[in-house]
Amino acid sequence: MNLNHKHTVLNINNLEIGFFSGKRPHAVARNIHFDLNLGELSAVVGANGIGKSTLLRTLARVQPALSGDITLKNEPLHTYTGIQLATEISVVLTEHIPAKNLTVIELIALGRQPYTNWVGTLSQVDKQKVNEAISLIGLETIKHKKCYELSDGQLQRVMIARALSQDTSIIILDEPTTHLDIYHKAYVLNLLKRIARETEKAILFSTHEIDMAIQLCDKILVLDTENSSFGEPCSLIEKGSFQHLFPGDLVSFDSNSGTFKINK
Ligand SMILES: Nc1ncnc2c1ncn2[C@@H]1O[C@H](COP(=O)(O)OP(=O)(O)OP(=O)(O)O)[C@@H](O)[C@H]1O
Repeated sequence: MNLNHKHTVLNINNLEIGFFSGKRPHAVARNIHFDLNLGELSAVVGANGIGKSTLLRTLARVQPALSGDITLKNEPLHTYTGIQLATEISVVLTEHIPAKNLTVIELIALGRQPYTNWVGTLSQVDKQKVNEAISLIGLETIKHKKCYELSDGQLQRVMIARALSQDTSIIILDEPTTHLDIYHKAYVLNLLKRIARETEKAILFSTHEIDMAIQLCDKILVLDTENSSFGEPCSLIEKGSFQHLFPGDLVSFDSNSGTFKINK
């Protein structure tokens, strides 16, 4: 495989994702092709049940691919050890908060686990990475609060800070804006864009906020069972990639405004 683009960290080629029931593979989506580049924010969009979470779990190696190639920094994903992978890809599955009785700073410090010794003692570098994440996300005022005391929006930001402290080149987030009001959705997505730019990371997240993804993301993967498309939002709009995302009886995509409208 030739990764010509100097900033490409993850390359997905002819990927088929799905589940095994017994030994029989059950495909959810196939023919998936895309790249993630450093400094870019990318979104995965698609209808309910199309396979967004399945794709993100496959990229994070939480579940195996059915077929195809996932290449991380020019090496096949499956050749990485667990610890190596944890220093390259961090994953935020917001429905799964590890331990809400931890304080914010303790939860963020969990991101340093791949680097700490077996007793989990934090080095000066570990502490510095935790403090950098706290300041980048603006969590100074709540860093000693218990996680169960936080609002959903604050918790989302803490989980992003934990991923940041893990100091990986790739961050993957499954629906990081669920439960947030429109202001905080925009806040979190802007924050992710700023982190991707300022810390030169490749960030990929799944979302149902397609309008916002179109406005904010560098690239979008429109996931479909057979014919996914990937590219810059404006070129996807030109190609009509959003037109057939949903059945046309209730909503349709307005390519002039880049938004979905309810059919009246
Ligand atoms: N553990 C599992 N075993 C078998 N099939 C599963 C499993 N988890 C999910 N699926 C199926 O895989 C398909 C894709 O599910 P997935 O959760 O990836 O979709 P999604 O696009 O993230 O959906 P949503 O937008 O509703 O969150 C669905 O048909 C779902 O029923």
